[in-house]
This record gives sequence, structure tokens and C-alpha cells, in this order.
Amino acid sequence: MTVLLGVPSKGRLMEKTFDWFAERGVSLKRTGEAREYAGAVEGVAGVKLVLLSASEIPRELAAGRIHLGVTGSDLVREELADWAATVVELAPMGFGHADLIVAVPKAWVDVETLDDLDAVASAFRARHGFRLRIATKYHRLVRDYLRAHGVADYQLVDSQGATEGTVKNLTAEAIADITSTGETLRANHLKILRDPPVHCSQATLFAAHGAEWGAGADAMRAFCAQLGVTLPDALLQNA
Ligand SMILES: Nc1ncnc2c1ncn2[C@@H]1O[C@H](COP(=O)(O)OP(=O)(O)OP(=O)(O)O)[C@@H](O)[C@H]1O
Ligand SMILES: O=P(O)(O)OC[C@H]1O[C@H](OP(=O)(O)OP(=O)(O)O)[C@H](O)[C@@H]1O
Repeated sequence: MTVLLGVPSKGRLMEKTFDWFAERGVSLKRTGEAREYAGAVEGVAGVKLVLLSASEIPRELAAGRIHLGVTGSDLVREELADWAATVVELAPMGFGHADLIVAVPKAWVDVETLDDLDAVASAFRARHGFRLRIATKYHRLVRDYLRAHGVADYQLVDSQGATEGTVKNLTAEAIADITSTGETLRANHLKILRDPPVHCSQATLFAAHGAEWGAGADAMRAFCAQLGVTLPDALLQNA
């Protein structure tokens, strides 16, 4: 059986993933025509490359359709209800850093922390008759975070992109999104709350608990040894 390795199919995440494996003697390549999602692995036996959208990799791991996957740690936590029981973090990869944060309009001079946001949210509801809206695509992570910090009087509104624009467009009062340079927040007159971020994300190599390893177990052991990655004992116990 072949070990299936899921990797982001485009952009910076794909290129940096290819670099990370190359530094460890494994060559990952896109093959075929420019827009064809086909790939090849050289330098290790019994491993096949599967090119996927970064946001689909958590689901493919959970379904056991791939054995290994590279994606942002934020996406795994957001997409999988019980992520730690479903996948194992084999290696943080040191790129794709982004913080999932909550931000409010810069003009809200009295709001610097989640406690301030909670106070404003209660007042907002009393004044407007509806709950303060926070735009995000990270529903699970943001809901859990706000619950843990005692913020209750809000509603999440879905935003799958250009989230920082929702405040200006009057479809939300605040946002929760990832940021790396902070430029998009600044350009949209938003400021990050002072509390610790919802999550500090980076690209991570994950393995699926529920995948069938079969004869692929030996290839997996050799692959992890080559990558310098520690293989948790529990992972291959059913192989
Ligand atoms: N500005 C950024 N800086 C650093 N990392 C980022 C940035 N934006 C996104 N990321 C990270 O990249 C990952 C998402 O990558 P990407 O947008 O390519 O995935 P995707 O949603 O699957 O894309 P698509 O659906 O268009 O294929 C997330 O883990 C996220 O944290
Ligand atoms: O802090 P910065 O360096 O400005 O980066 C942050 C931006 O990057 C991401 O957007 P992406 O480019 O993935 O597009 P999206 O808005 O469609 O998600 C994120 O959603 C922010 O909008």
C-alpha cells in the first residue's frame, strides 16, 4: 500500500512545502500541464503526492483518504470537531505563520480588550435590538474562544473572504480573521484586541489516526526517519 501525502496545490504554501521536503532529501513536484493537479515524489519509496486545497486537507485526513497532510494548524482546528482525536501533529514546519485575531474599528477608543468588547456588545444589543455582528469564516474557533472569555452578546456572520471590508460595508461591527503583516487591518481602520490571539497558526505536517496503513506502514516508518520526524507509537498500532 502507498502512503498518500496531501499537500496544498498552489501558492506560497505549496512552494514552501516543497522547499521543506527538499531540505530533507524528498523532492515533491507538480507534473503535467501548468494547471493540471498532478504530482510526483522522488527520493523516497512508497509515497504518493496528492495536490489539494489547503482547506480540504483536514477533511481528507479525517476521512482517512490521505495518510499525511500539510495544512495550516488553524484549518485543522476549525474544520475538525475533535481534531486532536482525529489527527496527530507530526511537525510544525516553520512557515505560513498567521494569527487568528479579533479586531474592532480603530475609532472605538474605549474597546481594547475582550472585556471591553463584552461591555460594548451588551450596550449595543440594548440600543439596536440586535446582537453585535462579528464577521468570520472561523466559526468554531471564534465561538469557543469567545465562550471561554465570557463574551456572549454577539452573533457571528459568515464571511468567506475580504472579511476586513465587512465593517466598512456595514454588514458587521467587528471581525475575526487571520493576519500576518497587519496591513489589511490597518488599511481598513481596524485594531486588534490586546488579549492573546484565538490561535497562532503555522503550516504543519499532520497524520491521520483513522487511515488504513496496511503494507504502507513500513514506507511510513522510512519516510518519517528520512524527514527526521518522530512517529507516535499509537499511530501505526493497527497496521
Ligand atoms: N496572509 C497570510 N499570511 C500567512 N498565512 C496565511 C495568510 N493567509 C492565509 N494564510 C494561511 O494559509 C492557509 C490557507 O491557505 P489558502 O488560502 O491557500 O487555502 P484555501 O482556503 O484552501 O485556498 P483555496 O480555497 O483558494 O484553494 C491557512 O492555514 C492560513 O492560516
Ligand atoms: O495581515 P496581512 O498580511 O494583511 O494578511 C491578512 C489577509 O490575508 C488573508 O487573506 P487572503 O489573502 O487569504 O484572502 P481572503 O480575504 O480572500 O481570505 C486574511 O484573510 C487577511 O485578509
